[in-house]
Amino acid sequence: MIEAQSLTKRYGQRTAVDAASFTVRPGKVTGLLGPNGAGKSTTMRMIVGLDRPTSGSVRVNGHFYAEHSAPLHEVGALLDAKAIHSGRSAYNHLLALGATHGIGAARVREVIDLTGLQAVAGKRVGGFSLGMGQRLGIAAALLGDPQTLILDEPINGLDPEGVLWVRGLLKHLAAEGRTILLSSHLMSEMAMTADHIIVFGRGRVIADAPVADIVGQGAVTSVRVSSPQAAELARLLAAPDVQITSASGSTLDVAGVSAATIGGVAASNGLVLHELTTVTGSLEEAYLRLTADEVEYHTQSVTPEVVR
Ligand SMILES: Nc1ncnc2c1ncn2[C@@H]1O[C@H](COP(=O)(O)OP(=O)(O)OP(=O)(O)O)[C@@H](O)[C@H]1O
Repeated sequence: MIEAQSLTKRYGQRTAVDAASFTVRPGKVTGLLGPNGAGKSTTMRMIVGLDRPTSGSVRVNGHFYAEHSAPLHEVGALLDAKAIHSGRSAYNHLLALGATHGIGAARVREVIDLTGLQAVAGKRVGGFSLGMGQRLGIAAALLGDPQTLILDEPINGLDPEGVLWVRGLLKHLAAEGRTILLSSHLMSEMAMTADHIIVFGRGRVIADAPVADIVGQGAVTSVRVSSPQAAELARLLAAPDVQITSASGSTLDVAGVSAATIGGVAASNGLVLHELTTVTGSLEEAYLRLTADEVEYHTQSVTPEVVR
């Protein structure tokens, strides 16, 4: 369990984290989302004692990080996989890390097997690819068999098999009753992995809810219909509370009426349908709506003039 109360971090004039209060509960995968610079990494660093809060507090398993006598057994963290530039082998790196906590070779071999690093365990860490570095960072986080795991962008640089593996691993660890907090900018992956989402915007918590609630909030459900007689179908469906936009000549996006009703109208008028799909909102759409006013670094839209 991670409990933050009015957690605040200022760097000079800059407020990176602004009175954030939230609880990350055991038995679930909780995703931390937010635009660049929203304060996610700073929050994670404060959780594991790498940064001191300017005010407020954060406890892990009921205690401040510094109060834990054997922190590797309490909380495992992957904060910056690229930070390891060691001449040591992966095996020796993990062994050295474990030595501070009396963790021996048997557990090191276990986490090497678990993270699929067997083939490269004897190789110099400095020469690792981004994906291998991520796996090693996850191995290090798991070394103390901790109750709580904090992973900043754990799938960054992983190949599809690696992404699938991380997803399965995190779900498995949560099912064992552990507390899992991860950040990622990949919304589709977050939607598949996380049970609960906390969204940061400019250092503040702007949403804290189950994934389904976040996706459901204000999500527009529409129906995509494709028909060679789309124009005629559009005329038949027209009503004050029905919005129809045409994606192409034969495709309609219809809001305000169910797929079943549209299918019924088409059938009773002898119209041919090639597609009839209910389109529900995605986490990405919900996230973009939530953070629309919170994004500090706006991108310029790419128009042909800009490209040229
Ligand atoms: N050591 C530091 N000194 C000064 N400012 C900092 C420091 N660390 C972070 N910041 C600032 O605090 C704010 C929050 O940064 P943070 O890295 O926590 O955001 P983030 O949500 O993790 O962003 P990203 O998605 O880009 O990783 C940013 O404006 C950043 O510039």
